[in-house]
Amino acid sequence: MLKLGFIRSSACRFSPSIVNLSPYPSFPPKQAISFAVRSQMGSFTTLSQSSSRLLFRQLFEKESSTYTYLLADSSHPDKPALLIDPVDRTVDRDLSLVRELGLKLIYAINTHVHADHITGTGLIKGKVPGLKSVISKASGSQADVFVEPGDKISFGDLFLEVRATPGHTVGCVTYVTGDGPDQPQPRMAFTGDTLLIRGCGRTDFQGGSSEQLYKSVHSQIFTLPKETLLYPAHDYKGFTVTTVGEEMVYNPRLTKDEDTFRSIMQNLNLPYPKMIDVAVPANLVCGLQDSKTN
Ligand SMILES: N[C@@H](CCC(=O)N[C@@H](CSS)C(=O)NCC(=O)O)C(=O)O
Repeated sequence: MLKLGFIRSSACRFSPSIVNLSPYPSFPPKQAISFAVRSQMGSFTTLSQSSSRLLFRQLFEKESSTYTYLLADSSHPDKPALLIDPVDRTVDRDLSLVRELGLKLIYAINTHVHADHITGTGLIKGKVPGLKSVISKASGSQADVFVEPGDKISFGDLFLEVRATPGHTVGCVTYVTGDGPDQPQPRMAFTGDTLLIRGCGRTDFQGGSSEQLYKSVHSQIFTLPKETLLYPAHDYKGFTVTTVGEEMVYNPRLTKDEDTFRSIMQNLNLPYPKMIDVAVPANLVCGLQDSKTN
């Protein structure tokens, strides 16, 4: 299904066609195990992933209420793994879990340049030889690999698709698990700060735009199957996961028409994140402001 590919250097531009970023050869496909997801009026099923090969962990950093996600292909002999949105404070916890589970961490990926905490990507690169940092080209940040909409990030026989979802920042992307017979069902989307559970990212700094965010969610997230599991980069109320179907009905901002949405976003009156002046410059260089090894 996937073309064999190669790791491109940070100077390279990705073609918009299928790109396999995996350093591993293809593995014979297994039969997919899919579960029926029943959804009745007002009732939404949030099954955990049902792929026999996906190992998935949702990890929490409590100071910034950030979720980091660990995904691995547990059926591949090397158990290749990636982390989405690691935080500097919890790098040791995350790497010790990776070791305990016998995984080979190959990518540290960010959904965007965070404003409220420092990414763990740079620290992880210093501790895991060969690991590549990944972020969108549109983010303007440094990394080993720059992705663009439509690119695929492979780990073993699993992959994530890149969808551009600007609005919270210009470079925000959502990573969506693959659409294929051996990929997790239901699909899973890692929305960063674009879509939060019953909310969305603010749009009042870093090139944010409520018009863009509204369009991103409606064209790139709400068009996914309704049972798609949505995993945000933050939650401030104790929620962990939602679905497309649930947010299309209950999201108090994104269910409104665009004018009402714009007005809601203009009147959020949120204080700036406490760490913004430190976090943004650091995250533009992979979280390592004083190092050339980012
Ligand atoms: N109080 C926190 C920052 C809270 C905040 O602004 N969260 C952002 C995502 S992190 S930049 C956001 O978009 N929130 C939307 C919302 O409706 O809460 C801090 O000082 O770090």
